Order: sequence, then structure tokens, then C-alpha cells
Amino acid sequence: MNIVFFGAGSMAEAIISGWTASPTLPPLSICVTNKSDHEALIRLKETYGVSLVSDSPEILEQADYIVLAMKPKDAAEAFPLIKNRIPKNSTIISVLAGIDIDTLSDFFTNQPIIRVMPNTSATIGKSATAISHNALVTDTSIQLISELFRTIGSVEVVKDQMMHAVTALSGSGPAYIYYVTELLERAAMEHGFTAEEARALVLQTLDGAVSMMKETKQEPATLRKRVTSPGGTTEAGLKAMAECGMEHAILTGIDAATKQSKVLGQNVKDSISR
Ligand SMILES: NC(=O)C1=CN([C@@H]2O[C@H](COP(=O)(O)OP(=O)(O)OC[C@H]3O[C@@H](n4cnc5c(N)ncnc54)[C@H](O)[C@@H]3O)[C@@H](O)[C@H]2O)C=CC1
Ligand SMILES: O=C(O)[C@@H]1CCC=N1
Repeated sequence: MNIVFFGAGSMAEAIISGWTASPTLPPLSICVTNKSDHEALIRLKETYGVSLVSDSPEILEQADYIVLAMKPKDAAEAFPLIKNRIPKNSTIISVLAGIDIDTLSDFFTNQPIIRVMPNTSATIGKSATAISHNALVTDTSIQLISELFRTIGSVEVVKDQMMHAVTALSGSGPAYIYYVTELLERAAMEHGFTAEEARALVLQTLDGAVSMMKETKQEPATLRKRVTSPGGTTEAGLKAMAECGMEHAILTGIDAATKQSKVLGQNVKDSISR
């Protein structure tokens, strides 16, 4: 199976690292091209054994899958160049945030198209990945792509209109958790812990809490109540957080990210239809 990546950034690398490390996948021939940063290409070649392409129409002609992995802001420049060179029966896999299946299908006419939203935990095989697709993608192809993306974590096939919310929740999600971690560490240090002690306490607490939710299968609210003794420390902490608008902050944040996904998509739609 021949796969060509356009874009050799952090997401492309996370995906390629999973695919090339998997013992269960069929043999893959992966070529990668990048607009700038030749060093990133060389590193990918040396680390994962992929081939590098600069501007090779022959490689594209043989591509079964073409992975679009540039930033949305680069799409308007990249898409027309790619459009004129892709073979009729190759499938496009877009990891670009915001750009919906209708926009991609209108531009890359009659091409099977799959939209994928992984996250950076793909680097360690723990992405929560969602997939949507147009009507030209066969069930066999969806199964194959699901199998490929399962090498970097979990995979859900969803309706395309859910992908903006997916992008806000699980695509951006690792950043929210890192932000909470930063704040918990800062609080620990303000109370006299060293940075190392703060990191160890906070990471073990996060790890334990996630494992509790996964292993006990209890509702997060049930587990939360079990920590919260009446009149105790947790109750005081949660009350202060609620009064500071924690609930509003998180719900509004997810709304803002969902809206921004639509804005990114609309911007690309506007610029490629000009
Ligand atoms: N970083 C993340 O957490 C996630 C990112 N995404 C999506 O993945 C895509 C890539 O994101 P990152 O890897 O973070 O970005 P990045 O900036 O690390 O990598 C993008 C790469 O694309 C290259 N590029 C730009 N124009 C090109 C062209 N015409 N041909 C070939 N290569 C070109 C750039 O040189 C750059 O190396 C974005 O569209 C983003 O929305 C999706 C899920 C999560
Ligand atoms: O921030 C972004 O736009 C990308 C998409 C999801 C995660 N990172």
C-alpha cells in the first residue's frame, strides 16, 4: 500500500511512528513531503525509514492514500497543486482541523475522502481518533483506515457534522489537561513543594484518577462524591472553584473551540473557492 503525506509536522510524525511500529499492519510504503523544514524530513527518514519526496508526480501517481497533514492556513496554497496530480482512485485522508467533508468533496471532486481527527497522544499510541467520510469511501477502505489508526489509539467513526465538536474535545483535549496540570503544579509550588515534588504528586494523582474512571467504570460524579467528605477539604476546594466559574470556563472553552473549528473550515472554503 502506497501512502504519501503532505506535511511532516508533529501530527504526521505521530501517525507515522504508530504505523511503522505496528507489527500487525500490511507492508506500507510511506513517502513524505514538506513545504519547509528539510531537517524534519531527514529525521523522519532516519527514524522511521520513510522515503522523502520533493516534487515527484510519479510517486503520487502510485499513491493509494494521500494524507493531507499541513496546517489549515496552508491548505489554500497546497490543495490546487495536489488536486491536479492525484490519481482518480486514490483516497484522500485529511487530518486538517475544521475542513468538512462537503468542502473537501466539492474541491477534490469524485475522490473518496476520509476526514480524521487524532490527537498528539498518538505519539505514544493513545490518541482518541474520530473518522468521518464521504459516500465514495468503501466499507473495506474504512475498515483498513480504522485498522491503521488503531495503531495510534482508539478509533470511532462519526457523522461529519460531529467532527467540529470532536476537534474541540479530543483533538484539542490534551492541551486542556496539560493546562490543568500546569495550574495544579503551580499551586503545589506556591504551597512550598519543589518542581519535582509537584510534578510527581500531580501526575500520580491524574494517573490514578483516570485509572479509577477506567477500571471501576463508576461515573466521574460518583467518584467525585466519594472523595468529598461533608465539611472537608475537597468540598471547600470544589466550592471555591465553582464560585470562580470553573463549570462556565470549561463549557465556554469547548464551545469556543468548536466554533473556531468551523471558522478554520470556512476560511479554507472561502479561499479555495475564490
Ligand atoms: N497538533 C495537533 O494536536 C493536531 C493537529 N491536527 C491537524 O493536523 C495538521 C498538522 O498539524 P501539525 O502537525 O500540528 O502542524 P505542523 O506545523 O507541525 O506541521 C505542518 C507541516 O506541513 C508542512 N506544509 C505546509 N504546506 C505544505 C505543502 N503545501 N506541502 C507539504 N507540506 C506542507 C509545513 O512545512 C509543516 O512542516 C493541521 O491541519 C492540524 O489542524 C489534527 C489533530 C491534532
Ligand atoms: O489547535 C488546533 O487547531 C489543532 C486541531 C486540534 C488540535 N490542534
